[in-house]
Amino acid sequence: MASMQSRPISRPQPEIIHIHDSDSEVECLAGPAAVKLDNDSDIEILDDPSITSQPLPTTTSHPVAGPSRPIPTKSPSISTTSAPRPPSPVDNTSTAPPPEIKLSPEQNHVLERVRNGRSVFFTGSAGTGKSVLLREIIKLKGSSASSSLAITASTGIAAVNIGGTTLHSWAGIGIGEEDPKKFVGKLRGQPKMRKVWERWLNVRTLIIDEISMLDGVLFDKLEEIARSVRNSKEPFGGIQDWQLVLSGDFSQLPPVPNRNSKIEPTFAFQARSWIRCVGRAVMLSKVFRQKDQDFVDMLNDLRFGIVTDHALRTFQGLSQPRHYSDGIEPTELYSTRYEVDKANTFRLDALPDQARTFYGMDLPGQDANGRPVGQDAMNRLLERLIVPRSITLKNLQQGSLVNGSVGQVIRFSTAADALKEGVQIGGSEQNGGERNQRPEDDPAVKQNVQNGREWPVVRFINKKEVLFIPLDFTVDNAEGKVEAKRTQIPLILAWSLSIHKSQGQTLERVKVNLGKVFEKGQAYVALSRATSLSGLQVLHFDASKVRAHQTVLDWYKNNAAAEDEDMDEVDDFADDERIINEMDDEEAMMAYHDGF
Ligand SMILES: Nc1ncnc2c1ncn2[C@@H]1O[C@H](COP(=O)(O)OP(=O)(O)OP(=O)(O)O)[C@@H](O)[C@H]1O
Repeated sequence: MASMQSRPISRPQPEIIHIHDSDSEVECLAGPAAVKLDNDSDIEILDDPSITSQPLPTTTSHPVAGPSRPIPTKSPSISTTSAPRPPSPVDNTSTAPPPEIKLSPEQNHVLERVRNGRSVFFTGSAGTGKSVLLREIIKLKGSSASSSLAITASTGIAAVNIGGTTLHSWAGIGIGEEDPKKFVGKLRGQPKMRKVWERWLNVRTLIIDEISMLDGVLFDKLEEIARSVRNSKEPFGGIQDWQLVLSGDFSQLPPVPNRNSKIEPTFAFQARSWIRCVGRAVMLSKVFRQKDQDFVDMLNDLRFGIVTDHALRTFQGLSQPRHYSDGIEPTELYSTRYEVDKANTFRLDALPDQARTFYGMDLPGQDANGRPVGQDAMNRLLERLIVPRSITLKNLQQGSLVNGSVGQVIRFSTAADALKEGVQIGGSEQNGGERNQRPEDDPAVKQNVQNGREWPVVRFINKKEVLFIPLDFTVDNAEGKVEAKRTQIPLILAWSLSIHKSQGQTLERVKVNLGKVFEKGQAYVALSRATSLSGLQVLHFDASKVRAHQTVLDWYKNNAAAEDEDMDEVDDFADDERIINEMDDEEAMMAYHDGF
């Protein structure tokens, strides 16, 4: 087995987004074995709030400001290619042509509301097209983030899905523990915080996805910051001047508890300012992911913690392995990182080839007071991993965005050879911080051309090949300086995934193992990834695994009445839309301007 350790790389920091998750390794696999990538993109972010970091052995010192000691993360293995391999766990949703998307009346209703400059929070069960709608909204607002459009999500993985950044990163709040008054004082007083100040001041549309994973206390803090910066007593500093676009399903995964705090996280709807800022929720009710109404009904029951006898019999009856004639295996979902690792390692070890090992590296920086960051604090910070944003922007086009795409490591190559062969270098476009920069001018690529090391080349479903070199992932402190940094190849094994990581995905073949479910909403998230019962295998299903938060149940019950009112509005809108569709373009334009 060959083993390599990547040297810490000194280069400008990439644009970043934060992830509230922990993971410490970079893994990918050769041959048909899978590297799981998000959205058909070049990168897999490492996540999972369920995970505890591996203890990291400390090694040699490193030439970085402060007390930095580089810490190699657990070594990932990458197998070389040559011998025949087991079948790939390709997510076959990726191989299917993208479905044609025509927004439903209720989706259109939300889009219109945003077009009219109003704020909106839309929710709905898994598969009701919240992400699809959000991507349409982003298109409506100009397709990419700008000073007036903030595209954010509560977690990094969700942010990647919509081509955005984390709310934490956009808001400049670090891990969000600072007192809002103190934070605003810094924004006002410190020239280096000018950019963050201007961001808050100039934004016209703030999008926040996966709102269910945002803590209510943090929501209130952000609201207070907005009021102070915008110098207004109005909710969020004057919601009539700008708009909030919030999306998520509170029945899915809740906010991640802070391991170092005894305080239980709250839901965003429990924030003091929620009602004033967000108003009435719009409920999306049409489920697109599953076509089988019986399956949809059972999932809707599970969403609220209800397991009927029929559902119990159905899901327990799905425990037998499924056999697929094309050899494409289902994605396996587990509750804990331990199970995911074990399953992936088992598959990795079964490969006949020699393994190559690449080490990631963690480096502590300084906190906002200029103090060196200790290892515990650094581990906590790195729980929120970061991915370069530009990598996923190109996947924003509706229809071409496919969750859960799978790639394969097909060979190893040096950066110099990749450049010669015209193979794209993953993430290189953002490392130098300049758009349209030639790959060979990228500092990280330059360094890799010089050092002559070999890195994995991944082939994607669309046949595109990409060489992956280590990238820097940083967590910045409130002053914009590096507080902790991780350098790694942005790939992981993906025969199996954690349920947390699967949130937001659509999987046609999936094997769900509920043996160690520990979180409310977790079983629902896992089972609702499947598009059909025929593509679903379920292990260890029983009623005790299906739990929902009472506060969430109460919230949805109280908001059900609002849903009925919304449906009236949606029906009106559907009528308008039908009339419009029956008109010719000119008539439609006239009707539009006449307000019907
Ligand atoms: N208007 C539509 N027409 C056709 N298909 C749609 C439409 N809206 C969504 N879909 C499809 O339904 C599936 C689920 O959509 P999406 O991922 O946006 O749902 P979601 O509400 O965000 O789900 P989750 O809460 O589980 O993340 C996807 O395959 C998507 O392409």
